[in-house]
Amino acid sequence: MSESVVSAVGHDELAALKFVALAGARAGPVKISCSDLAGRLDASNQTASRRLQRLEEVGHVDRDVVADGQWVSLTESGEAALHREYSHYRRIFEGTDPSTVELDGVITSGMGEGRHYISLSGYMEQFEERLGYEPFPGTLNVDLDEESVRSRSAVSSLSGIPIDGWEDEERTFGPATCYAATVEYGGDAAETAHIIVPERTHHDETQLEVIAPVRLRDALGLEDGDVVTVSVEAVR
Ligand SMILES: Cc1cc2nc3c(=O)[nH]c(=O)nc-3n(C[C@H](O)[C@H](O)[C@H](O)COP(=O)(O)O)c2cc1C
Ligand SMILES: Nc1ccn([C@@H]2O[C@H](COP(=O)(O)OP(=O)(O)O)[C@@H](O)[C@H]2O)c(=O)n1
Ligand SMILES: [Mg+2]
Repeated sequence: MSESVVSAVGHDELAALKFVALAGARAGPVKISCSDLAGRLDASNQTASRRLQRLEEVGHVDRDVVADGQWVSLTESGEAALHREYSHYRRIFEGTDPSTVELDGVITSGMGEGRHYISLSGYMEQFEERLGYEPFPGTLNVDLDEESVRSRSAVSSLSGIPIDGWEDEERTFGPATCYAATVEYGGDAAETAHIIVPERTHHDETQLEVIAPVRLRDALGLEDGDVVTVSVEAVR
């Protein structure tokens, strides 16, 4: 998905996307008739149909057109687009702290190396001393959406907690930086967590790694594919 895709859906398409989600398309395909959608959007049937087509083109919905309507389901990117709107309303009504950076992404499984690195005593002792807890052995990997990949650059301007590199008899281990964060999913939040940015990593800037004292998949009921919001804080 390129930047043009994100900006290519305007408010009209987002209104159609919201209608589709309200009809239940987050849980799976729902049957939508263009005349219902048209009525809701105060537009012609043709316009309503074009909006759905556009949403499919940018990958926000999957569609199966049948004789008397179409089955429409929300994709991960469609859910992320609505989630951004939701974050904006939260900022309006709940006054989210502007010194936080909100990042949205999808839970993924990685290479299973996070567990190894987090467990090493050279890191673990620093986590306990500087973060105030012993992290669950592993990193929760979040595949950021396009907009969040861009906003991620703001994280480096927040004040992070340095984790020093170290060495044993065999090799050196690189430094990392931690930033206090909250992980939100489906109305629940894990408030004690940090994103960790290792200097040496296999991941690029599209992957966020989160550590916490608890296994976040259990605490928040997370599975691969779920969309979460990670709010990274300036200081805690
Ligand atoms: C605290 C910490 C330190 C790391 N140090 C190194 C390192 O020294 N060299 C290296 O190749 N990768 C290092 N990594 C990165 C891992 O190799 C890997 O990119 C990633 O963290 C594990 O991701 P996974 O969740 O996909 O298993 C480190 C990761 C963490 C969390
Ligand atoms: N605080 C944490 C850290 C890791 N995890 C999960 O614990 C498992 C082990 O982490 P890992 O970094 O070794 O594995 P992958 O991220 O490579 O899949 C993964 O399933 C992570 O998603 C978690 O749920 N909560
Ligand atoms: Mg991981």
